[in-house]
Amino acid sequence: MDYPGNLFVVAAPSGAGKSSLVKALLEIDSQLQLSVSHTTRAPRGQEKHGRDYFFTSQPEFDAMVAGNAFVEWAHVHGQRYGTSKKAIEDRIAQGADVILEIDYQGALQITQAFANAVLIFILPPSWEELRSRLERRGEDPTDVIEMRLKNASEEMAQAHKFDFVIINELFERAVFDLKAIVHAQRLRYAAQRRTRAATFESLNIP
Ligand SMILES: Nc1nc2c(ncn2[C@@H]2O[C@H](COP(=O)(O)OP(=O)(O)O)[C@@H](O)[C@H]2O)c(=O)[nH]1
Ligand SMILES: Nc1ncnc2c1ncn2[C@@H]1O[C@H](COP(=O)(O)OP(=O)(O)O)[C@@H](O)[C@H]1O
Repeated sequence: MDYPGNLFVVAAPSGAGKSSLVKALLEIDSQLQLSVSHTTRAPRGQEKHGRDYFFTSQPEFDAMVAGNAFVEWAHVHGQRYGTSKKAIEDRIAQGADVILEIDYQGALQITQAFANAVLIFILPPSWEELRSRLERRGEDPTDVIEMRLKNASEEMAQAHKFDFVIINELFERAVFDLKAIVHAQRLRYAAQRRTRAATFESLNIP
C-alpha cells in the first residue's frame, strides 16, 4: 500500500537518547507526529497515559493481539510493546509524517508492512556513557539497568540492518543529523511520487 505520508522508525538501546532526540525533533518539525505505543510496563515518574504510552494491562494487550490491532509488537526487556494500526495508518494516509520510537524487532516488522519506512538507529558514543546516561536518568532500578545494558549488545548488533546510524554524542549534532535524514526523505519521496504520476499520465493509466 502506498501512502502519501512518510514513516520514520527510530530504534536504539535503552539510554542512548532516542526519546530526547525525537522530542527535540518534534518541537522543531510541525509536520511530524509521534506514534504513541502500547506497553505492559508500568509508567515512570513523569510519564502520562496517552502521551508517552498507552499503559495497558496484560489482558488488554492480549485482546489487542487477538484482535489484530497491532502493526507490530515485541517482547522487550521483559515487557510487551506494540504499535497499533490506529497510531499510524490514518495519519500517513492523510499525508502526515509519522515517527515511531520502537525496538529493532518492531522496526524490522514495520518494513514488512511499510516498504518505504526509513529506519534510523541511534548509538551511544561508548558503553561507559550508555551506563552513565541510564544511571543519570534515574528512572530504573539497578537490576532493570543491568538487564537493559545486557540487552544493548544484541540490539546494537542489528544496527547494520538500518538505513541510517546516528551516534548521539553531542546532542545538538545528533538532532541535526536526524533533521537532515527527515528532510532528505521528504525530498526523495516527493520526487518519486512526481515521477510515478508522470509515468502513469504518459501511459494513460488512471
Ligand atoms: N517493538 C516495539 N518496541 C517498542 C514500542 N514502544 C517502545 N518500544 C521499545 O521498547 C524499549 C523500551 O522502552 P522504554 O521502556 O520506554 O525504555 P527506554 O527506551 O529506556 O526509554 C525501547 O527499545 C523502545 O524503543 C513499540 O510499540 N514496539
Ligand atoms: N547527547 C547526549 N549527551 C548527554 N546526555 C544525553 C544525550 N542524549 C540524551 N541524554 C540523556 O541520557 C538519558 C537517556 O536519554 P533518553 O532519551 O531517555 O534515552 P532512550 O529513550 O534511548 O532510553 C536522559 O537522561 C537524557 O537526558
